[in-house]
Amino acid sequence: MTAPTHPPPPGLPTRRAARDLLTATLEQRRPLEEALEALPARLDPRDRAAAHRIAATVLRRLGSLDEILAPFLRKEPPPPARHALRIGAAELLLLGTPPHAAVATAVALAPRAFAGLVNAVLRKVAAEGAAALEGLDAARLDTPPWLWASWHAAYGPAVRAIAEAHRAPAPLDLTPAPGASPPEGAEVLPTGSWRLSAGTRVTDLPGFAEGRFWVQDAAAALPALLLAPRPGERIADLCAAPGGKTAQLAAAGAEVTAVERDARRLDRLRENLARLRLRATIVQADAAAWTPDAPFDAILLDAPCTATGTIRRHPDVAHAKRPRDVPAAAEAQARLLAAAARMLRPGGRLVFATCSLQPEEGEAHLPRAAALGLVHKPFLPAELPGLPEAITPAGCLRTRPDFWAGRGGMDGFFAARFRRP
Ligand SMILES: C[S@@+](CC[C@H](N)C(=O)[O-])C[C@H]1O[C@@H](n2cnc3c(N)ncnc32)[C@H](O)[C@@H]1O
Repeated sequence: MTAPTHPPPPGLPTRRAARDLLTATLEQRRPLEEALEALPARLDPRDRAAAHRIAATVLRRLGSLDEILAPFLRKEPPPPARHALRIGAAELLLLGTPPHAAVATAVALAPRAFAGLVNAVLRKVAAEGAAALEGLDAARLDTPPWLWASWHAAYGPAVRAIAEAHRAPAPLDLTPAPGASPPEGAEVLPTGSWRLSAGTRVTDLPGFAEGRFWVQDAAAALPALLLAPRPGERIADLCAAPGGKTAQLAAAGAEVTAVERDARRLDRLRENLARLRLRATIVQADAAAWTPDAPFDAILLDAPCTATGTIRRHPDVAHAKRPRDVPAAAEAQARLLAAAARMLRPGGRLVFATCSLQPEEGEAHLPRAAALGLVHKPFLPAELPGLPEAITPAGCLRTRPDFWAGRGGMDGFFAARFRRP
């Protein structure tokens, strides 16, 4: 006699997609954004959004979820069963899914040999309920130990506030085109960005198709703001895609040359500029090896980095990066900084920026810039309305996810300004 077959519980495609996102990010160390693009095209947009929400919640609270599951597991289950348990626990404790649905879908998701285990463990987790989360040191559990140690060394006790800021999804921040008015419900931030609540769909906002704004974290908008582009200036935007900073420079009236190595990301930059009706000269090249026809008045170098300042928006980053990635990124940044210094006219200015919280990718570049003959021109707190805490005593920009905590935080960014004598 064959066992009776049950129809799959509703919502299984969403959980399968969430599991695929966890497999891609945690086992293959692929970026979550890339894994989302690789999900089957037939997946309903609502299922895709729900899978993203589930996977992002698991990635944000991975340490806490594993801590709660630990007492019920005598040995490590294989990854597909582990992911089913994490998804089930996240739904039970953090996402408000009714217990029977959370358990049934996680059981259906698990490899058959582990269905009984997943069922038994999640029933126990469901019985304990959200109380299971109480008393856990979530900030610490949900932060990989090497990142905690590095932020503690750099920022002292603020490491806890940084880690806590990573727990909630980030709001939607927009940079307005000149003269545009904010959509209903947007908060206008002191630095000029507009802020809408997390989960707002940018394409649904009036003015999107007309190019009245673009998506850009409030902190990511600061390096171009601090470069203070002027109409008619020749400015290079090195490492430019997807083009948030190119758009800021072009909207200010500068003659922008956007240099980017990655062809696919350049397509996104072109699409963004077309929607915004902005123009830039686009060059596909390795900025560390490229030579311009003539030197520039100003350069914005938004260098590739470990992106540990963007964990609120990209919770996969916390798990994808390794300590050895930091010196590798810093070395690539040093090469780009040296190339940028050669492209600058005498008297020209350069803003170097990274979206990393690691000082090796920020403050540590100051002596290198000096060795290249660049003169550090400190930022003044008055240049940054409403955010004086982001200017360090040395005159660098250093934003952190716990800044503007009551308003929804911001990405961690570093920037420094130099002048070529
Ligand atoms: C932090 S992102 C830039 C974000 C962009 N400035 C913006 O505001 O939208 C870094 C970019 O640098 C590009 N990149 C990395 N190494 C590069 C190189 N050697 N030359 C040119 N582009 C590079 C990456 O492909 C990526 O698009």
